[in-house]
Amino acid sequence: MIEAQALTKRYGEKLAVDELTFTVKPGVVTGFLGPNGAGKSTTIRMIMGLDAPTSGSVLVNGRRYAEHTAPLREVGALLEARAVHTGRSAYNHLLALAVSNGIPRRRVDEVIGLVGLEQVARKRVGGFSLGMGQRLGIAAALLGDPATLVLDEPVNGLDPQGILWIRNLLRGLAEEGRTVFVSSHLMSEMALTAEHLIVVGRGRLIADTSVAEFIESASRNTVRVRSPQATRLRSLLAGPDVSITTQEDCLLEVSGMSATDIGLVALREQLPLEELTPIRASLEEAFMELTDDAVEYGTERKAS
Ligand SMILES: Nc1ncnc2c1ncn2[C@@H]1O[C@H](COP(=O)(O)OP(=O)(O)OP(=O)(O)O)[C@@H](O)[C@H]1O
Repeated sequence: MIEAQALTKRYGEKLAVDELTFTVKPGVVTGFLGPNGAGKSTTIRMIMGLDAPTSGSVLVNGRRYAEHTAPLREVGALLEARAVHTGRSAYNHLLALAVSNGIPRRRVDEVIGLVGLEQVARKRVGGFSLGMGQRLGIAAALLGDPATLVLDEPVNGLDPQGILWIRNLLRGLAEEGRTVFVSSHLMSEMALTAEHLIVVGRGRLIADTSVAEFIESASRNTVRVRSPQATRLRSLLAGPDVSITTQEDCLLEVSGMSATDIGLVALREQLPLEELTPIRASLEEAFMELTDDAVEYGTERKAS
């Protein structure tokens, strides 16, 4: 469980995280979503005790990170991917981590198996691909068998196979009853991976909702109807909660009525239909709309 309470981080003039209050519960994958610069990495660093809040607090499994006597056994993290340049093998890298944290040696073999690195465990980490590096990072996060996992943009730069692997792994870890908190700036990715969403923009909380609710609110509930008898159909569909616009002679856009109900009216009146299409805003569109005012217009934007 992760509990943030009015969590705030200021860097000089810059308010990177602004009074964030949320709870990440065990048993489901929770997506931490927001445009670039929204404050996700800063929040994650504070969860992991790598940065101190300016005010407010964040607890992992009931305590601040620094208050845990064996933090690796409480919370495992995969922080933003960075190049690993090391002459050590994956096995030795994990073994060193295990030994310095009082974790038994056999756990190293277990996590290597869990992430599927058996074939390359004795090879130098310096020669690993990005995907292998991510697997190693996840193995390190799992080393202490923690109840809580925090992953910062774990699918960045991965191929579709690697993305699918991480997605299934995270779901499996949540099903075991762990708290899984995973950041991304891609709504489409989170819709496939997470069950719950915490959305931030400019350091502030924008939404704390289930993915299902988000998708529901994202759909515009408009239906495109094409019929050679559009005018007659229009008069039959008209009602207090229904709004209809005529796009072309034979084409209507109907809001406030389902495609099924429109189809039934047409059937009853024996009106031919050439098209009956529910139109949904894409998740990415809905996410952009939600965070529109919250996108950080940094130097890159100004330059373009
Ligand atoms: N050490 C720092 N000093 C000054 N400003 C910082 C520092 N770290 C982050 N910031 C600023 O705080 C804001 C939030 O950054 P953060 O990296 O947490 O966002 P993010 O949501 O993780 O974005 P991204 O997806 O780009 O990593 C940004 O404006 C960033 O420039």
